[in-house]
Amino acid sequence: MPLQDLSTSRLTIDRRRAEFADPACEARFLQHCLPERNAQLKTSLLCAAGFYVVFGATDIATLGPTGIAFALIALRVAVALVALGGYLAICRRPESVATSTGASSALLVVALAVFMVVCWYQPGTLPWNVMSQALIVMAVYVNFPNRLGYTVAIGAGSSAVFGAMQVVQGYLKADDVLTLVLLLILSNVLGYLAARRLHLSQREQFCATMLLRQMADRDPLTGCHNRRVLQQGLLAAELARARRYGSALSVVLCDIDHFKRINDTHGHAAGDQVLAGFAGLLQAMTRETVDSVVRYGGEEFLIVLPQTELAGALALAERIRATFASAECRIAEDVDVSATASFGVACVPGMQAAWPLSVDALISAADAQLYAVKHGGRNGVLGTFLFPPPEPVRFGT
Ligand SMILES: Nc1nc2c(ncn2[C@@H]2O[C@H](COP(=O)(O)OP(=O)(O)OP(=O)(O)O)[C@@H](O)[C@H]2O)c(=O)[nH]1
Repeated sequence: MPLQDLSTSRLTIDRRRAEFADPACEARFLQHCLPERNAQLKTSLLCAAGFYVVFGATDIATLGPTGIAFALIALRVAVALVALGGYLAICRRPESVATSTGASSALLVVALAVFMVVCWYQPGTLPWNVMSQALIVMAVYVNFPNRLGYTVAIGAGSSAVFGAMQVVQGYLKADDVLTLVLLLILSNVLGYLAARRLHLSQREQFCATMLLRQMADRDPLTGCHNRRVLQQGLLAAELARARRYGSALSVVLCDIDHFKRINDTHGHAAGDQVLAGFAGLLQAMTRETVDSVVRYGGEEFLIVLPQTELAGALALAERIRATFASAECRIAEDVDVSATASFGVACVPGMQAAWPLSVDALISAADAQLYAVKHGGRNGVLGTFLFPPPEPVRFGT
């Protein structure tokens, strides 16, 4: 879903999960903040790799140069390799949310499993282990971007395993067990609150950005793109795409007939309702994520139809014309207004890179057709090719 098509009305945050309620919005949000999230994750992965290996020195210091100490160091190196593998995967697929989430989750699961093994073989350093577990839990919540649900599962799950391990090893007195449990709960609660706040504020910021973008790009009355979007290159981009792939491109310029009369007879507010109704029809009858409807002027709209031949664009314009002409717009109780509209279509069939075509030329051609319809009595559709299809190349005589 392109960012400009993300309606702000769909951006409801489920505060319990700290995610957007609509999965499509959540997916778009994650894609939007992936570069920032990957930058943070890459730093965290490198730190994790470095610290895990460096802390191998404590294994030697505690256990001496024994087989177990070297086995623990080997496990630490394995964690570093998983972290570096995740780092490389993110560098290779920087656009993949799944890769980012996978790298984060894989490292945390492996690192915490190895940490449990290290703690198991070094029960004498319990206070340090508890402190390390609390720090790791904070890092899980704050430094490794992930879904809040996964983070809670990893943080709370590892704390439960760590606590159970200490009880099984039997080095703790009853009051120490209580302190340990409370410390683990505290680190998880603090981490959870920080992570939840971060998740929510990132999404709130995304909503504000989308709202600003919508206000800048959309016409408030009809919800269509405004002229600014056109000037920023919406049609120019479609022309470039058509040129690159040699595909057809059509535009339809349409205008409500005698709209001034509606305003004069029923008032400006009623005119607004007819305008919004017409725009709604244009948006409903075109392809949601492919075509674009632009409010080009007061009661004039431009429809951009990528990969559409003239016959298809004419058929669409005729369908819209007939539907609008037969529809009635309710402007007040028991007051319906009907209107018609005129359509001018211009098409560039299977575009050739050499054709010197501009946005202005395409719109002018559609405008000329619209002008012809208006002068021919209105409520009609006319279209033209901007360039005739090239002559087939003949070989031999
Ligand atoms: N209600 C309302 N009216 C608007 C809006 N924008 C432009 N108009 C009015 O639309 C009318 C357009 O009138 P004209 O350009 O004469 O066109 P027309 O009456 O539709 O006549 P033809 O296009 O020749 O069929 C003007 O009266 C504008 O004031 C708007 O946002 N809301």
